[in-house]
Formats: sequence, C-alpha cells, structure tokens
Amino acid sequence: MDKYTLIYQMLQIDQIRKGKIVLSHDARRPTTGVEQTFFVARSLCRGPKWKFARSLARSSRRLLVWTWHRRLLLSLRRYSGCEPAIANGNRRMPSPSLALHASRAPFGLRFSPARISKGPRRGSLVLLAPIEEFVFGSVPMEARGSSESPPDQPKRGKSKTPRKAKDSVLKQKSPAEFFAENKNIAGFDNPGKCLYTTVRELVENSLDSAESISELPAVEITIEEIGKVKFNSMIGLVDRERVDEELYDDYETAKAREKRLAKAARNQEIQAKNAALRKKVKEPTPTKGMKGRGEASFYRVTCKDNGRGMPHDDIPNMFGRVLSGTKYGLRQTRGKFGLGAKMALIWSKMSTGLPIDISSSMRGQNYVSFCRLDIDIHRNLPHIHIHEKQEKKEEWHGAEIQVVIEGNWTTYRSKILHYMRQMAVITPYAQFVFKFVSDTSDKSMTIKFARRTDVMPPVPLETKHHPSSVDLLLIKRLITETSKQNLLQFLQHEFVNISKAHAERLIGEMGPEFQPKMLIKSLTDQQIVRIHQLFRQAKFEDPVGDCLSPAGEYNLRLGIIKELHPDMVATYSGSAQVFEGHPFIVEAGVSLGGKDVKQGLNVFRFANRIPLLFEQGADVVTRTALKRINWTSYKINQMQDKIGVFVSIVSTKIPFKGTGKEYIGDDITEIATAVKYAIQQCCIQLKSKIVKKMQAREQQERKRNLSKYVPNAAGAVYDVLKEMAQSHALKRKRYEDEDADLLDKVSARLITKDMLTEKLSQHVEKVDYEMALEFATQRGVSEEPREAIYIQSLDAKSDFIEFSNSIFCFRLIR
Ligand SMILES: Nc1ncnc2c1ncn2[C@@H]1O[C@H](COP(=O)(O)OP(=O)(O)OP(=O)(O)O)[C@@H](O)[C@H]1O
Repeated sequence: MDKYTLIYQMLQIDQIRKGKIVLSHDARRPTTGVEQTFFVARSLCRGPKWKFARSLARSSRRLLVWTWHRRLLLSLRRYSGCEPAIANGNRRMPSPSLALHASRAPFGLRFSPARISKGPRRGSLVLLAPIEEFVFGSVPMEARGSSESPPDQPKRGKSKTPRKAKDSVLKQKSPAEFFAENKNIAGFDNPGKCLYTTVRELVENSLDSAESISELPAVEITIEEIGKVKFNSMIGLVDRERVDEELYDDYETAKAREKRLAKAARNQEIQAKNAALRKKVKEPTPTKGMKGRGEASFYRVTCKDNGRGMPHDDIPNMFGRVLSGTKYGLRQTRGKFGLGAKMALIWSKMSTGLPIDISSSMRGQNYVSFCRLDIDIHRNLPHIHIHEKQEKKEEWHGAEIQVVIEGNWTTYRSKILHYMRQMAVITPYAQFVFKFVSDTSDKSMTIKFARRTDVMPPVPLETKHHPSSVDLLLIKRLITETSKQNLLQFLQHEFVNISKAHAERLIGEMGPEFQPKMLIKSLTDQQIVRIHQLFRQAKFEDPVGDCLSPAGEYNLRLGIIKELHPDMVATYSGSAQVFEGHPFIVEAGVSLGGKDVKQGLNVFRFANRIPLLFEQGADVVTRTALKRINWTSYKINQMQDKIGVFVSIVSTKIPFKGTGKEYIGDDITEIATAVKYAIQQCCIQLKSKIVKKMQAREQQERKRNLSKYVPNAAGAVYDVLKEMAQSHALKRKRYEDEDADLLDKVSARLITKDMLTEKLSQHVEKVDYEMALEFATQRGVSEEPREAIYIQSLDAKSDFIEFSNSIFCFRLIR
C-alpha cells in the first residue's frame, strides 16, 4: 500500500470527516476557493497509520501535533527532528478546541471549532498535516479510485465556467527542484566543475565550522576515484559486456579509427616541432572515439574537520532541505545561501543516486551522530535512511561528510589544486591534507598544506541592520520578530547607528501620528512605508567594521611569501567602508617575481576568505588591476614583470553575481574605488622599494666601473708624478713642503704605481661600504617590520622545519 492510498483511506473514514478542519495557506489573507480539507485522525498509535504518522513527522517541518500522551509526543519529536514545529504538545490542554486555537497562529491554520465540538477523545492523537502533504490534487488517480471525487473537497460555488484542476497550466516547483534543474547557477555546470564545487563547498563549511569555535582548522579532503566496475558493484548493478558495439556513441569504423590515429600522429609531430622551436604548445583537442560521453567517472569525496559539529536533530534539515542553514544572519561567513552541501547531495542523487553520509560530534557529546540521507527533490525534504547515535571511540569534535558523485578529475585537477593552494594563502592558520586516491598509483597524491601561523582572525560578530540598507519587507520582518514594545526602543535597538536622541529626532520627523511610545506592532502599512522613506533619505553614520574579520595584513603577507616566494611584496589593509549599508574591508597585496608566476598580471581574488577562480574577466579586481592602475608610474612593467595582485574583500554581504560565488561584479562604485586604492597603496610601497633597488644597482655599477679604471687611473697619476719628480730634481725647485716631499718619495721609489693602485682600490671599497651602510640603515628601519616566526611542531615523517623570509631561509634539523 503506498502512501497516497493510505492517505486516501484515512480521508474516507467517517470519524475523520466529522473532525474536519479547513486549512488555508495564509490565515490572515484567506483566499476563498483554495481551501483544502485536512483531517483529524484518531488512534494513530498502532499499525500502518502510526508508521505513516511517524514518516510524516520525519519529513515535515510544518507538522502540528497535539496529544494527551506525552510519551507519544516525545517519540514523534524524536522522529521529526524539528522541534519548533511541535506546538502545545507536552502541556495538558483544557480543551481540544483551545489546543487547536493555540496552534493557529504560527502556521496559518483556520478551523471550524463547531465542527469539532466534541473533540478527540482522551488518548487519541490529533495530527494536523502540513498543507503540501494533503492537497487532494497530489493524490494519484489510481489511488483514489477511478471516478470518485474526493469526499470532503470544499464546494466552489456555481461558477459559469467551472475550471477543472486538470485544465490549469499553473505549476509549482520546490526550491530543490529549481536548483536541480538550474544547477549551473550554483556552480554545478558539468561533471568536472561539480567535483570542484563539491570540494569547495565542503571545505568552506569545514572552515566556517572550526572558526566559529575559534579552533585552528585542520581539514582533510579525500577524493577517491571509483572505477565503473566498483561503482556498479556498490549500487548492486551487474556489469554487462557490450554486445552490439555499433549502438554506442564511441563506436568507430576501422576507417575512422585509421583517420583519427593519423591525425593524432600529425598533431604530435607538430607539437614536437613547436616544442623544439620553443613555441607555445597548444593543448591537444580531445578526439572523439577515445572516450565516449557515456563513460562517466565516479568519485567519493570525503571532508573531515575539527569544527563545531552539528546538533543531532538538525542534521537532516541541514543537508536535506534546500535553503536551510545557520548562516543567514548579518555576519561575515563563507557560506550564506544554505545551498552548497545540498547541491552536492542533489548532484549525487542526479549522477549516482547514492545518499550522503554525515558523521558529527560536538564538544562535550559522548556519541557520534550518524546520518545517511538523500533528498526528496519534489518536496524539498530530507529522506532519511539512517539517523542514529553511535558510540564515540576517540576524542573528536567536528564533522565528516562523504558523498559519491560523478566528476572529472582529469580536466579539473589543476583547478582543484589551485583552489587548495589559494586557500592555503588566505588561511595560513589552517592545515589542509589533500588526498587523491586512485587504483593507478601514479595518479594518487597527497599534498599537505602545513599551518604556518596560529594567529587566527577573530570570530566575526553578528551585527544589526544599518537603517540605509533595509527594505520594506525587512522592516516588517523586524517588527514581527522584535521583542521591543514601542517605536523608540525598536529604532534604538534593532538598527546600528541610531542612538536614543537620534531615534527621537527621527520619530519627530516622521510626522504627528508617530509617537515614541506607540506600540510597534500597531504600525499600519502606510506608517511602515513612511519609516522606510525616511531611512532612505536621512543621513546615518557609516557602520563600523568591527563585526568583520579580515584575514589581516600579516596573514596575507605570510600566505603570499609562503606560496609564491616573491622577490618583493607589499600589503595594505584598508579601513572599513560601506556599500548599501553593509560594511566591507578591502585588503591587498602586490608581489613581484616568485615561483609559478607568469609574466604580466596574475590576479588572485578572495571574498570572505574564499578564493575565487572562475569568471575572472568580469570581476571587479581583475578589471581594476587591468584598466585602472597605471603600473608604469610605479616603475612596474605590466607586460614583463611577474606581478601578483592579491585582493581580499570581507563583508557582511558580498555582492556575488549568482549563487555559485564565482565573482563580484564591477558595478558597485564603493567597492571598485576601495579596491583601486588598496592596490595603489601597495604599489606606492613597492615603488619606493624598486627605486631603492635601482639606486643600489646603480651604486654597484659605479663601484664596478671605478674598480675597472683603478689600474689605468693609478698608472696615469703615477706617470704624471714621475715626470714632475724628474723635472723637480733637474730644474729650479718649483714645489715646496708636502708636494716636494711627495715628489722626493716618488724619485726614491718609496711611492710606486702598485701602491697607488692599492690605495685607490681601498678608497673605492670604503666609499661603497659607507654608502651601503647608509642605505641599509635607512631601509632596514623604515620598511621591514619585525615579524614573528612560526615554528610548527615536527611530525613523524619529517625531521626538519624550514622557515623562510625574503632575505633568508633557515632549516632547523632535529
Ligand atoms: N562541516 C560542517 N560542520 C558544521 N556544520 C555544517 C558543516 N557543513 C554544513 N554545516 C551546516 O549545514 C548548514 C548548511 O550548509 P550549506 O553548505 O548547505 O549552506 P551554507 O554553508 O549555510 O551556505 P552556502 O550555500 O552559501 O554554502 C550550514 O549552515 C551549517 O550550519
């Protein structure tokens, strides 16, 4: 018996008809004609009905339960995992109608008390099902019986042109369905990108989680390649040999094969020639026939962290309900939309059909929560396979997520590694272990991005809305949710930068019908619009950025030096600025030279400490670096120097284009200006370094030139002296005192040519040394602040630690 048949049978029961309750989608604005009939079911405690109630409880958040039985309620609560949805259950209600009345407000229920005047008997369970569960239209025809119409469907009146449900073209989609169909907007474009985005979403959740409890993050990511045979055996599918080869996409005739191989050989030849001539070697275009589009590759992605973990009961909704998360407030976090992990699950469901496994344990918990679930795409609900508490065998807190998806390691390998490397740049206080495991051992790899500092940015704080950033809807929501009673308190406590005196002035400005003591819940729609209008026009102080947590100049600099080993680096951290009422901070670093950096501009972008790798061309940072910075004025050659531009933006709201978090558009003037200023500040620092370096080079050149001419100059001087000495000895004495002494010494060969050469060389050395000393004193004091050096602990595998600086590199050996 399927679920719908069961529902239908329940609806047929007479008692249920008696206890009919009418529900509408919105109690405040009931729409006549769209009401549906729901039921009060009795004695659900045993048998299939109880089972059904239990599964309903598991999968629904909008379930209301009222019962005399506390035990029954508790077990339902355990199954549902959605505590707030259960109302009034554990209190003895004076009368059933009152219980229903109490449950009316939060879920928009309407009911007819007269119809349930008797109410359910003591000991019975009243189940008010969620609206979307019991719409008659969703009951399949075969479950209803062929010609019967639903018994309690409300009468719709005698319309002249009655519109049957089947004529309607109107359809609804659940958010899960929407994102499954448009997965590219969340960064799940193709199997390769899906693998990349899955890794990214899991890593970012891990970092958010560890940072939220001020724990230095340690994240382990494993991608395990699963061959087709192994995958088939995992899902219990028998591997079948091909029988009819011609049926397949990758089938090619002998002639086509010959042609393809000849073409590949020609390409190889051209490439070898180009390589010999040092010309740019083009990536070979994949030729059809080698791998058909049907030959998918599967990967098990596992991400383990040492973060906060998740409450046992919340896990199903966190991973199985699109647009649910804990990061919706006004706070700087990597995650924002409540979508990423669910998209990984949706993709796994779409590509492999396998569920996601979640293990989690929180500090102080003596068990590990294990949950295996997939998602009901059409209803946007978690579909739980296992949800249990397991014995905790080791001391650990955090989460481990495992998902099996289709992917493409070959094409996205470099992107994934790039991402990890950039993540290590912006998060040098985290430790990442990245593993790729394959059956072919030469493909397998383990990369450890070691922790380089334990200076961690402070935990970002949740802040309140800035008056200039709120819209009408938000003001209404704040009014509904506020605990403040009157308008004055509301303005003063629900927004930043409104003091009591300021709030009083604002209320005065709103008009005579506004009073500081007026009840906030009594505001009319028009009055709310007036408040909104005033918020838009009035002047408010900018929000301060103390709720933000930028990476910090120190971490940014450390990350750049650690990963790129540049010849020169300059960093800058701007003060907090604001766009649309949201504070933001821009930090930048510009480096010259280094390993793995190509000639010209190399742009590295970070937003809320996430590396952004795609859509580079349209991003505000790239466009600023390319178009708005005059590099030559800072003595930097844009085409030939190896320039690294690092820009990190943090904010309570990053204006990403799309939910894939791939780039920030160039259309927000405040951000564009701040980015330009930060890069320019780095360039100014670099310019003075470059100028000094050029001066040092010139000085070295001068010394080299002087030293080169010392022998000739000494020879010439000596010849002149010799001639003067001869004429001084022969003719009338023209020179006296010191000069005469000198000439006498020359004649007596006490001063020789070699002696002059030596003295001149010594002089050049001395002058050079003095100049170098002066240069070093100036530079050393004014430019290079002392940096603390982080020495990490040795692990079992290596018995030395290296730490390097732009000037030196130490290797400490055990
Ligand atoms: N490793 C983890 N540790 C602790 N909690 C986690 C972890 N992964 C996910 N969560 C919880 O699950 C919720 C949903 O995660 P999900 O990735 O779907 O969305 P998000 O991170 O909130 O936003 P975004 O879609 O922008 O990434 C998170 O808000 C978080 O509370």
